[in-house]
Amino acid sequence: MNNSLIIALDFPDKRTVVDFLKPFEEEKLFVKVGMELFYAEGPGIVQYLKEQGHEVFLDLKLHDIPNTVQSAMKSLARLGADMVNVHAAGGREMMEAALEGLEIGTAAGSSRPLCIAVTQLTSTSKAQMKSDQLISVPLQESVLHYAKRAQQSGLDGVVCSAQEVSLIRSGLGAGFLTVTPGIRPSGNQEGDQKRVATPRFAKEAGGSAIVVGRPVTRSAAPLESYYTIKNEWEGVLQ
Ligand SMILES: O=c1ccn([C@@H]2O[C@H](COP(=O)(O)O)[C@@H](O)[C@H]2O)c(=O)[nH]1
Repeated sequence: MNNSLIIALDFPDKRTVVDFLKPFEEEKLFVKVGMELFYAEGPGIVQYLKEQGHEVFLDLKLHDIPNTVQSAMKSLARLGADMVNVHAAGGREMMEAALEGLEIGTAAGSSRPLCIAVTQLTSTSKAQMKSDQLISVPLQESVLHYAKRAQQSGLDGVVCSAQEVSLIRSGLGAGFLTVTPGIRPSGNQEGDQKRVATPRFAKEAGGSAIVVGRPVTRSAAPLESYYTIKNEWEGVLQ
């Protein structure tokens, strides 16, 4: 998991995924299946990607009452994903229930998927957090608070922006995973992302993994863009 570059497969269907992955046939990737693809294709897409030898982060961001999340995680545990997630805003009881569901659902002899919690979405700015959620503490304080609750609930780490990684690492230790979307190599459009960082910034902050979508998936040369970002993330600057 550590040092991974996770490609967000934000595509409408399996056929588009297969086409996109063709140039990557030599690579064993870490990919992310989000709501768009999972809702279109169902569990079969996770199975397919695992059969191709890729690691899979199933990014469904569960957020519901504890009983529902526990049952849902029981089902997700059977799909073979390497990592799943919830929203920390669902609370400690919900996060504990998520973990219990995963443990119950994981087959004997297999290891349970990693479970991480979304703190504040990287598309949320401080002003939006205040107006939409009525949270008036600094954004970093809210992220750290959610990260602490996730750790107290037994989760393996959090989703946050690279801008909060050093704070979380110094507060909660290097063993607690920080998975960071909102990655934009310099010159790339931010789009709807508000708390962005370059791969190099994320690396220097000590993040566990970066999640990259559009800078690769919408690139005119996805394989080239992937390697450029990977090299920057791994510290091999060109
Ligand atoms: O806080 C979050 C949580 C999840 N995401 C997901 O990561 C990717 C980012 O895609 P880009 O195209 O690189 O912006 C996307 O699948 C999001 O659903 C996030 O961005 N922020």
